[in-house]
Amino acid sequence: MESDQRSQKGTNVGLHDEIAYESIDSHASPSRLGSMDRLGSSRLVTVGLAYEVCRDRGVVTGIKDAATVEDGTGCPAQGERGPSVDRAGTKSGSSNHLRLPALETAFSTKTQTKLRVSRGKSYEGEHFSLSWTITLQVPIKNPAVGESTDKGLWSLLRKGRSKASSDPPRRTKKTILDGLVGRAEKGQLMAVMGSSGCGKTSFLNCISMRNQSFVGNIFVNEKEIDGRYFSLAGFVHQDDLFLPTETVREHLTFHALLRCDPCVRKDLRLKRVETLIKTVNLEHVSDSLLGGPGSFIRGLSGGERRRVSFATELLSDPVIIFADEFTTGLDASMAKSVCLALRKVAAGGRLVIGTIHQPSSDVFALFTHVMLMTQGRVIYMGPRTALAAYFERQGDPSLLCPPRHNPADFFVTLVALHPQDPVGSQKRIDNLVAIYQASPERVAMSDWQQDVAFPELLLYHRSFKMRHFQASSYTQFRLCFQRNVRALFRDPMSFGAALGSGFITGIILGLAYATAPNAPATAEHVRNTEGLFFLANLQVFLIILYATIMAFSAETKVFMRENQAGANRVGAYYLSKTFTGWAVEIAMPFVFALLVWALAGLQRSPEGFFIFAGVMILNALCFGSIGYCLAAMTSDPQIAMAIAPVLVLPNVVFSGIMYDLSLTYGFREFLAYISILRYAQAAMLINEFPPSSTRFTSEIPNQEAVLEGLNAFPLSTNLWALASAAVVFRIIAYLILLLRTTRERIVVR
Ligand SMILES: Nc1ncnc2c1ncn2[C@@H]1O[C@H](COP(=O)(O)OP(=O)(O)OP(=O)(O)O)[C@@H](O)[C@H]1O
Repeated sequence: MESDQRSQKGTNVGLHDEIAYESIDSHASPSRLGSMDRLGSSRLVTVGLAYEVCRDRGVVTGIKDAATVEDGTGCPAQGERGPSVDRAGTKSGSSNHLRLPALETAFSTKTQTKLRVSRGKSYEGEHFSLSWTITLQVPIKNPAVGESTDKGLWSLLRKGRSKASSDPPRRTKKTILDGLVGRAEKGQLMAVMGSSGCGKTSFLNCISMRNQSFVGNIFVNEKEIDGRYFSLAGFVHQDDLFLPTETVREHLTFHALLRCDPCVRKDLRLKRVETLIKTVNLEHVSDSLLGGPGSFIRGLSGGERRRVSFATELLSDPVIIFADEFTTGLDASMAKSVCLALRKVAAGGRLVIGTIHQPSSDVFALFTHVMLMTQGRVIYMGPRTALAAYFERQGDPSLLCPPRHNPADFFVTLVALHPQDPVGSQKRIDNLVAIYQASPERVAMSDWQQDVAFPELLLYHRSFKMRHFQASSYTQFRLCFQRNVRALFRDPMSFGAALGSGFITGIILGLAYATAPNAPATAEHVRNTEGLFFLANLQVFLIILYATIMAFSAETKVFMRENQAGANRVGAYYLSKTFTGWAVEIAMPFVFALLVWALAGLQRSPEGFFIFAGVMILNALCFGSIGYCLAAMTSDPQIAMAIAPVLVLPNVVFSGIMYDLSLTYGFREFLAYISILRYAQAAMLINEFPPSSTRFTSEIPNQEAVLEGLNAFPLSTNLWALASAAVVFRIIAYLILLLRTTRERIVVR
């Protein structure tokens, strides 16, 4: 009994705290763990390892396997990477976890061992709080200067004068969040409410450290946070971005294998996926494709997609969950079911903070706490049940929510600025803000500040690394590759459409230029062959360019989100994408080349065919790479498609068919050198009419006559040029993606 009480007694341990357990019973070997269950035990979730420390009369006696520790939801508890246990008593680095075999050794020694446990998370029975002070200002154009109607010379003269005079600066600062101070604890489901534009999303971005440009700080258990904060927190975005070709189970498994702590065994991660599917009520769609907007797959409903988003974040077992507009786009019953799931999650020992537009009264009743905002300031923060009483206390009848009225609607409307009465409503807002600032609720919110270790850090400029990649690059590559292969078979737009298009256009082009094989090289035949090659190259180039843009653009957004969440690195993802992309970039031009070669009566020799098909494939690889560049740059297929003609045109003009390349000089010569179609065209003609060909006639006596106006290089040079362009553009696309992930690491809205 006594030991049971000891086991339930929580200890207040912060993010950085280390507990030094000394005097470990040196005889407590893992073989005796069974009997230790009867002794008092307290749960510890350490950095990278979850295990129980068993105590007998306050003395640590042993450690139990991570695999047996459950966090109360039937799932194994998991921790973040970071400093861990060290036999010598010193803190070890993130890559140096002391794993169970090492612990066993430590416990089997006869000498006394000093054990330090650095804790990444607090759990059941333990105290956990999140506190913040946030002021956010963003630079904007000074309205006084921006609204100037000065035009032309006068404007220029004024600009020149303003440098030397005391004119207002052209840029000023707009306060988005004005000195927000607050505190939330585990077990709470907090709704951040307020009218549109009051700063809800900005607040969530700051408190989750996705926007690090605010002045102030975030504290966990009154200690300033560090980079490990990102492992404690999950962020559910307003829009649900998934690969449409994955099933719910496949998607969650993918994230479980990439984002969970590597110390947690694979079977436990898979078990966690199954538990979460049940927790968020997705059993009935667990094997359905996710689909989504813009995809031909209908997929899941909006509410189900929301719940998949929550489950994805819950996989890594975060202590805090931030959810932006988590009921937007859902009907009342869906919104309620999502909130019920969140309430369950919060009750399981987590803190959930979510922004929400006017919720229904049913949904509102599910929140434990409310933060009411307006114009970047707080009007009320505290328990939901005390909200009405708080306004009642002010003694103003206009602040009382009428009976049978949705309180969420009432209070959000109360604190909004009304365009029909801007002065009156602004006065009421200012008054309510002042009342809250002086209220005991506000004072209680800032009590914790006295305990803060480094108050001077309120102006601290932080720069945390957001991503923590848990899985190795190889695992990331393997899982991405498997996912891409599944997408190839399930998404006819990426593979089937390109292949089908190549098949049909190959037949059309082949029949249009059909002649007897190995026809004599008359002027007419050579002209037709030039036209055929030009159109064949153009056709392959357009099919592959557009197929790549369509397939890769949409996926880039999903990848960026996954990269931010720490699922996969740019290199692993991009390499897997390149490998699977080859299926289209090789199969399509090969089928196309085979049909054209067979129907159009080109040179009948195995070597002739393979070089012809090889050039087609290299051409496809080049334009596939260019497609990757455009998609990586924009992430929007429409913008990428709009930019594509800029690349198409010079290639077409300087292919050697539209313009005599022997006459180019200067800038035109440069464009001719970088025209990919030019090299493909020359390579095909050289292959079709080799110097030793017996097909030359008096009109076209030799290869030089065929290549006239092309300013052609030898065959091998053309092939090398094509291969090099494919590699260079592929590397450029990689660098663009790398740059974007680095720049978008910190989201500033
Ligand atoms: N980077 C920025 N530059 C300029 N203004 C900004 C920036 N970020 C936010 N704002 C402004 O700050 C205000 C609050 O924006 P925010 O998106 O946080 O509001 P919100 O309450 O989430 O609105 P909604 O409910 O409509 O999504 C808005 O007026 C917005 O235009």
